[in-house]
Amino acid sequence: MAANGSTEDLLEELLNVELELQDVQDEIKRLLDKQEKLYEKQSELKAVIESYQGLEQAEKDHAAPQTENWSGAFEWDNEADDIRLNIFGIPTYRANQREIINAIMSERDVLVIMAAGGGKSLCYQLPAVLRPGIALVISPLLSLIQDQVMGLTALGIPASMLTSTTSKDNEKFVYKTLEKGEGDLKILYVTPEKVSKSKRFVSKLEKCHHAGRLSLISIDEAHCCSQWGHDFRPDYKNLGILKTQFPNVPVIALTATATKKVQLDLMEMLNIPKCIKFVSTVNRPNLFYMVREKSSVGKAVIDDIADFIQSSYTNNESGIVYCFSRKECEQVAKELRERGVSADYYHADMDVNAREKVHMRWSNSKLQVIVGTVAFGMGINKPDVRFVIHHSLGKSMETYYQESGRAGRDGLPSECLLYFRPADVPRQSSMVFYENSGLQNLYDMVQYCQSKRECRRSAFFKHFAEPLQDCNGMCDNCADLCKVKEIDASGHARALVTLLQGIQEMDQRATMLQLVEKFKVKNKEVGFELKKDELEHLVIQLIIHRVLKEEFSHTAYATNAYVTLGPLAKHVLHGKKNITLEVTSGQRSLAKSSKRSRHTGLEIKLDNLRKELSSMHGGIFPHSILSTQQISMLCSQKPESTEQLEKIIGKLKTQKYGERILEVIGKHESDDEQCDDSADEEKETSVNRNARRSKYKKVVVIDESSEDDN
Ligand SMILES: Nc1ncnc2c1ncn2[C@@H]1O[C@H](COP(=O)(O)OP(=O)(O)OP(=O)(O)O)[C@@H](O)[C@H]1O
Ligand SMILES: [Mg+2]
Repeated sequence: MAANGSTEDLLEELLNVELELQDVQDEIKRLLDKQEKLYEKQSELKAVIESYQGLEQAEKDHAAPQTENWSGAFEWDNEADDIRLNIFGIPTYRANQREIINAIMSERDVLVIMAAGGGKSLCYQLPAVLRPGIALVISPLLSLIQDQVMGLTALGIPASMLTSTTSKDNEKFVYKTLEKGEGDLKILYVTPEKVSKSKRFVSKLEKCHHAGRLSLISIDEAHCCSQWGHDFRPDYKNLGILKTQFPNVPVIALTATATKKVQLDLMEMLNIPKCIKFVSTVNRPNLFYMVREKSSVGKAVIDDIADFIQSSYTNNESGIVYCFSRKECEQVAKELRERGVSADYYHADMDVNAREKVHMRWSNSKLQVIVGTVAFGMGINKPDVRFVIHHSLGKSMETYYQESGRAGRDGLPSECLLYFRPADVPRQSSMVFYENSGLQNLYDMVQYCQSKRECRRSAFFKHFAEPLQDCNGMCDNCADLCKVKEIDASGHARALVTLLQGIQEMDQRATMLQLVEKFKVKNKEVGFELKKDELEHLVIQLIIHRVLKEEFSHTAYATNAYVTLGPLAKHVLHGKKNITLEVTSGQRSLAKSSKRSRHTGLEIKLDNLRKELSSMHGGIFPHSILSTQQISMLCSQKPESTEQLEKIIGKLKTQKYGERILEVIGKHESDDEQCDDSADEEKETSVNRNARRSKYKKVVVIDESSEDDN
């Protein structure tokens, strides 16, 4: 070969070959990474296609009945309309309600997927009143059952329950009614355990059915049947026997969220393969979603939350604050109280009675804010929750959708605010990393929080695989509340990766915060201009994009999360991957975020009236007397006679409370001649403003019912 060439030439050639080999190896590594990703995607797609094919097949098998026109005319239309308005006090149907009622009335099995607060209860309660006999409702929680029975009783609909709290007398009455049909009962609520564990109950139910008196079976919160859902309850698994035992009784299964996989699972488990499916959008157009930068100073976060509540919700409107831990709940509740907010905590470590008491005070609007952990969950039935604040991010988009969705179930404008800081990510990740897809679910949530441009709503549509819909400016990013610029952070990312590489080569480890600290010290001379919190955001961004990754190690007391190099670190080092970071410049404009309108004087008077009537009528919730939506209709239409009032709230409520309502409206109108509404409103807001100022002097507020808690 090059016998005459110098050794130097040969060495140079060797070096070139080695460099080229290195490049080839990098390329192979890159292609292998790509191959791995494509395999992953391939198997994901196959799984989705399989589930779609299964569903299509199931739909094809029963294609004919699906084509029926459920919004057409039916013989029960007039009677149904009469019950809707005059008993339930509901002026018009919401999307899909009428169609669902018609399908049930036509004795079909029905599966209903409708967002929280969409109005699922009416879909089975109205046919239960309309059809002869008794409707059986399965519901997972005692508190939900109690709320529903109380609400129905207030409407004069004979409803009962069989639970651990039912008295012997009451139980006797129910059993006798089931068996002999003597008592007055239209709707019976039970927990799933009753069906799977009480032979006595099932035998009475059989007798009721045998006599042709079982009108329908409703399975509420039906996602509890499926192990793929988020609240699996083993006793729900046995509910399929209901369809086997009572094949001709229509079954209606209802839930707020169910993926295609869960839907299929439900149909199979409940034995309703031929059911008519009604799927409504997951969109909650009345909810305003926003994310705020969370200060690293704990007290500043509470100041911000207290200010948010006190500047927007001056009339004691209800809200929830979700916290990460039990200790944090107690602390946040205490600090909110010190700032003049009527707040108390709720978590799983409390004694059941204490927890129930807090829930009751809040449901009756005697307590404004519940500060809870995720334990404050499915049993919340309060329709007029005006704001849900997350003090820290949750573990997935699914749980955030559920929790934030407890706001605005009455359809009126409400706000969902989440406080995010990167340091909260390792707290969550060290809890969820062992769960199936736990980290990926968390990172989807983190992506939602980090994004300063993408519509918050579209993140939900993508998550639930639904076509995008217009947000109508109902999230901070669409409302363009703060100026955002995108900066090229590839240089910073490269330096971070190099630093971490050095740390790992020395067999050391770093948490996210340690890495950021080291980076700041090391790069001071270089003059990198990113602030500490921006660097933290960058580390999180790199984790989401797999340039870095989290690793976990256990001590006797905790699980620690460390940051290490991820599969795509080399791409950043070799300049093959650009990293951008969204940073805010300029202050967030708060004025624009105030979507809520101030209450008028009449609204406040009617709100006070419903509270007064609720305490007079022994424990009925104020919202069962008049919903917030009914109050705003009364304020805009200002009825003067019983006939006019009946058109808004129906005959039953008019009969019960009409006189007082007309009196309040009449008095307000005559007062108004001297002092118009807007002046009234101004007076109200200035009173609130003064109250707020004094609250900032850290007055400790004792809320209405704290006395009886002692
Ligand atoms: N057509 C309607 N018009 C006005 N209000 C309605 C209508 N239908 C239901 N509502 C009210 O909406 C609120 C929520 O209804 P409901 O409790 O049935 O919701 P849901 O779909 O069961 O929600 P969740 O999934 O949270 O249980 C209730 O206050 C109810 O009275
Ligand atoms: Mg419900």
